[in-house]
Amino acid sequence: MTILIDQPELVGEEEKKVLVEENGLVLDGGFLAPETNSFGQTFRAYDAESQRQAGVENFYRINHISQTYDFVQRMREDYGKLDKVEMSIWDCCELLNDVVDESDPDLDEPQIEHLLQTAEAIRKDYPNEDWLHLTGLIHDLGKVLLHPSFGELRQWAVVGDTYPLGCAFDESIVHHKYFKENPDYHNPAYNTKYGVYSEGCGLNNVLMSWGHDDYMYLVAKENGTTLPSASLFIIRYHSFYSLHKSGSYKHLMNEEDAENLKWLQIFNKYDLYSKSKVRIDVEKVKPYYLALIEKYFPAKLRW
Ligand SMILES: O[C@H]1[C@H](O)[C@@H](O)[C@H](O)[C@@H](O)[C@H]1O
Ligand SMILES: [Fe+2]
Ligand SMILES: [Fe+2]
Repeated sequence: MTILIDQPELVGEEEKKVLVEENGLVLDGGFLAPETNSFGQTFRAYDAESQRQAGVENFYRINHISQTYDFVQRMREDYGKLDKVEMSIWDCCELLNDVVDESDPDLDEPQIEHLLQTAEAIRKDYPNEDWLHLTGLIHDLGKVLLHPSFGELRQWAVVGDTYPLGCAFDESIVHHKYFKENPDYHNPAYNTKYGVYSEGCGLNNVLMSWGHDDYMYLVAKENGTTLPSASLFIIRYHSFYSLHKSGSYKHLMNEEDAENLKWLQIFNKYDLYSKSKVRIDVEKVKPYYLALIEKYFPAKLRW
C-alpha cells in the first residue's frame, strides 16, 4: 500500500506530495516532471517530428540489426577483462565532457551535464540516500566506450535502450520493426518467449544487449564497489525501458529483481526528466561527489 504525505514546501501553485510505501520506501520524493523536453516535445517521443528524430531512428535501425547473442557474448568477454585503462571515477566523468549521445531524443548536451543534473535532482528529493546520488553521477559512465582509448566503439554498441538477447524481442521496444533484419530474429533457439531462459531465472542470468549499462555494472562490481545491490541493479538495467516502463519480460525476474525494480523506477524519473539546458556549476558540487566516490570506490579503477 502507498500513503500520500503532504510536504510543507510549496512548489509553484502545487503542493508537493510524497508517496511512501508501508515499508518506508519513498516512491515519489515529490519530483515534478516537466511536460516537455528542451526541444518542446514530450519526453521519449520517438516518432514525433523533431530535429533529432531521423538521427535517432537511424541509430535504432543499426542497433537492432547488429546486436546479436554472439556479439554480446564476445563483448562481455573482451570488456570483462578490464584491461583497457586505469583511472578514477572522476577522471571518467571528465572524459565524458566530449561525448554526445546520438540515441537520445531529449538531450544534445555533453554527458557530464546529464550526470550532474541527474545526481543533483535526486539529491534534492532524497537528501539522505547518498548511494543514490552517486548512482546518478556514475550510471552513464559506461559511455566512455565511445572514447578512442576504449576502441572507439560505435554508438549502436554503447547507447540507447537495452533488451534481452536469446529470446523474442518484445513489441514494446522502441522501433521494434528493425529487428526483422537481425539474424537472431529468425533463429528458433532465440525467437520464442523464453528462448534460452526459464520462468523466474533472474535477470542476472539474462544476456542484455551490449552497451554502457552492462559495462559500467562490470566495472563497478569487479573493482569492488561497496554500493548496495539496488545501485548495481539501477546501473545495469536503467536503459531496459521495455521492463521498467512497459512491464515486459517480468517472467524472467526473480524476487530480488522485483525489489530492486522499485528503486530503478524511482531513479528513472530523475534520469529522464532532469534533462535540460540548465547547467550545473561543476566546480561547486565537485567536492561533495569526490567525497562520495572515496566512500564507495577505490581511488583508481580498472576499466
Ligand atoms: O538514449 C538514451 C540514452 O542513451 C540513455 O543513456 C539510456 O540509458 C537510455 O535508455 C536511452 O534511451
Ligand atoms: Fe544511460
Ligand atoms: Fe542517463
